[in-house]
Amino acid sequence: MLTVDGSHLEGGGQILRLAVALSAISAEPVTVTRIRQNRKNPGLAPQHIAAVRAVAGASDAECTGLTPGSREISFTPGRIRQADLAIDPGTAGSIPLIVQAWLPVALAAGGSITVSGGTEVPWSPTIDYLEHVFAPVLRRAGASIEITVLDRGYYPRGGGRVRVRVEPSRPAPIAIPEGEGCGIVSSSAGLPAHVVERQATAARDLLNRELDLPCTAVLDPRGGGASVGSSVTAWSGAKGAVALGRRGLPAEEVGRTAARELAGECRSPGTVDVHLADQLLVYLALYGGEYSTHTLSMHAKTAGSLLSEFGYAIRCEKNDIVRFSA
Ligand SMILES: Nc1ncnc2c1ncn2[C@@H]1O[C@H](COP(=O)(O)OP(=O)(O)OP(=O)(O)O)[C@@H](O)[C@H]1O
Repeated sequence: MLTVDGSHLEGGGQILRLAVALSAISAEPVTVTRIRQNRKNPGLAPQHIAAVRAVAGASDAECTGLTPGSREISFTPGRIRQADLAIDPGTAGSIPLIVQAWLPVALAAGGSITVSGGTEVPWSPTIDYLEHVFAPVLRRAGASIEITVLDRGYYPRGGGRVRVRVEPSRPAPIAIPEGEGCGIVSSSAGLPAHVVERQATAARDLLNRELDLPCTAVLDPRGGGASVGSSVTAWSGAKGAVALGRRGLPAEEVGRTAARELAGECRSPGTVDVHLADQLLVYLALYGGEYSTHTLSMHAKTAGSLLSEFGYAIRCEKNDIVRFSA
C-alpha cells in the first residue's frame, strides 16, 4: 500500500486523480492523505469524487473516504475491465479533467464513459482542447479515442454532457507531429450568434498577423441549455490555448486572449504547450517516447515525482528547453 501526500499547493486535484489512475494501472493500493489541505476549500470536491469513481469503475476498485470535504481516501484496485460508465458530479466540475483521470486506465481494456458537468471550466482544459490538442497525440500513437459532445456546459451552471469511447490499445511511444496551420473553435450557449463570430474573427486576425499560418475556424453556437457562456480554443500541432468568456468581457477580447497565448506558445521552444506537458507524462511513463516544452511547471514536477513513487522513471533535462523522455 502506497501513501501519497495530497497537500501540495498547486496540483492538489491532479495528485489525487493521477494517484488513483496509477494505482489501478499498477495494481498497487494507495492511500491519499491531507487531500488539498492547504486550499481555501480543503478536501474532496464533487469533481474529485467523480474522477475517483470513474477510475474505480474502470478497475473494479474499492474506495473509502469518498465524501465531500474528506481529506483522506483509500483506493484498492481490482482488475481493469471493459465498462460503460455514467458519472455525474452534480456540479460544473470539469468534464475534461474527469475524462483524463479515467483515460489511461480505460485504454488498457476499452470502454466508455458519459460524464456530466462543465465542458468549459476555469483552470482546466476545455473539451475542444481535449479533442484537438490532447487526444491527437494519443491517437497518433495508436490509441482509438472518440469524443462526442452531447451538450456543452459552461461554468458555473454546467449541465454539459460528453461521451468518450475508447478501444483497448497499447499505443506506440509518444512522438509529437509538427503543426501545420492553426485551428480555432469558438463556442457559446445562450448568447446571440454574433458572439462566436466576433470571438473567431478576433482570434484569426491576431493569429494571421502574429504567426502567418493558415487558420480554420469552427463556430459552435448553441441555443438555451442549462448554462450561459462562451469559449475559444486555438491550437497549432500539439500547442493549444483556451479562453473563457464572462459578463462584461468583449467577445473580441476572448478571441484575442486565446490567440495571444497560442502565439506565445508557438514562439517558445518545445513541441507541446506547458499544460499538455504535465497531462502527457503518464502516457510517456506507460508507452515511452519524448516531447519538450519551454517551462517546467509545478504540475509537471508534481506528476513526475508521483510517477516515480509508483516506480515509473521519466527523464527530464532542463536547459533552454525542458525535454521529457522515457
Ligand atoms: N488553460 C489551460 N489549458 C489546458 N490545460 C489546463 C489549463 N489550465 C489548467 N490546465 C490543466 O488542468 C489541470 C489542473 O489540475 P489541478 O490539480 O490544478 O486542478 P484541480 O483538480 O482543479 O485541482 P484543485 O481542485 O486542487 O485546484 C492540469 O493538468 C493543467 O495542466
